[in-house]
Amino acid sequence: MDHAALAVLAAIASFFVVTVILAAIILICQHRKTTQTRRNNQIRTRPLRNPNHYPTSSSSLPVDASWSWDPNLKISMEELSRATKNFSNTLIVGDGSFGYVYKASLSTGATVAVKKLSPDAFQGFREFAAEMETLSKLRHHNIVKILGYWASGAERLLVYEFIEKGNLDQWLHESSPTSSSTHQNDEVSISIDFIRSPLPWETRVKIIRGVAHGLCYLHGLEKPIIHRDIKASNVLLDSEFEAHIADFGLARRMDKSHSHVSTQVAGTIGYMPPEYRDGSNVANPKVDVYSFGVLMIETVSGHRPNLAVKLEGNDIGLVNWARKMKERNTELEMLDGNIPREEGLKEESVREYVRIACMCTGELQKDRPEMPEVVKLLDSMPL
Ligand SMILES: Nc1ncnc2c1ncn2[C@@H]1O[C@H](COP(=O)(O)OP(=O)(O)OP(=O)(O)O)[C@@H](O)[C@H]1O
Repeated sequence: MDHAALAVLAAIASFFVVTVILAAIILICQHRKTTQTRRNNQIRTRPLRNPNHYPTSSSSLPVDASWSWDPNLKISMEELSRATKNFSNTLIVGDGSFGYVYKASLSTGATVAVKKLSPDAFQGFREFAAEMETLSKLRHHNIVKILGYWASGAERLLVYEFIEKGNLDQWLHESSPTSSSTHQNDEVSISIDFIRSPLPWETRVKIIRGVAHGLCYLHGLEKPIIHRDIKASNVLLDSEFEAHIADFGLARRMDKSHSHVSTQVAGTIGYMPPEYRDGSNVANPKVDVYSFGVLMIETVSGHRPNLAVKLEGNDIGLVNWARKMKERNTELEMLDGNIPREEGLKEESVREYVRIACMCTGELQKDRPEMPEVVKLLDSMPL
């Protein structure tokens, strides 16, 4: 082969090598771009996945300054990784604004729920501090128990007792006698190993009574705690359908000497009281009473609080609808069509329930009862 031919071959070979290198560079760049876009979407999808959720401002970050929590509650990352099979998607049981919740088995044999706050959820750090601080001191069978935590660098994990049957929102809005065992959201499948069939009337009342008892406990503490985010997805149900109030990320503790606490508006649209609409930035127990009343109406009717209900062809808010139905003595028409109609569903039971719900959702705070009175009324209502 002469020199000219060799030169041509060398040029072709160099051309191929350069092309391959260029192609590889382009592929790597594209991959990075896709990964970055996915990550950015994730940052955005967390808050957007719950567009009705109004968290508090993230202006201050009480992270490392407040690591004085009980060191006995600290659980190592190795243990949590092992217990969740390295945070396997197959063990995800919940998806909140600030991260996923996994079902996990600790080496002690205990089954627990592990909430892993997304490191990009700056706001989540505040929630973590608030939740840890508040929950670790509470003891009541209608309040979810916190068992431990892990915090290091940007990693924040909370460990709770595992509440088997998921949240009330799923039971109210994703039930059918043939419910499938997984629920697909935009990113993962959430596994459940039971069938959700529509809740009977007595079970709905039992759940509502449990929430009322839990709230009564919180408001009755020496320094009352206002939950500020009472809603169906924050009510977890155990195997006996006993309610456990969860998610204390927005909770505020009141000083004994004060009747309220000044804070940023927070909560979830549909459950927030009318005074927030008027610009009030104070929270007191009556805020929870209102959200609880909305939860009662949602539980009896199966209507989501943030969606309008049709009444005589007009769209009307859930609370106004309940009030109108009560005024017209048509409370029975409010009943969720999925409620199994066993013989003996007492009319007076539904009427009294709706009456209590309407009291709790009074427009003015002074018209709403306090939780001890609500508990008394609910415990003595006919079933
Ligand atoms: N202790 C637990 N046991 C079993 N499941 C749980 C537990 N804690 C949370 N979950 C599940 O994970 C879901 C997400 O919980 P999380 O508190 O993170 O968010 P959320 O309250 O549903 O949403 P948001 O953060 O928007 O208010 C819950 O709705 C519930 O289904």
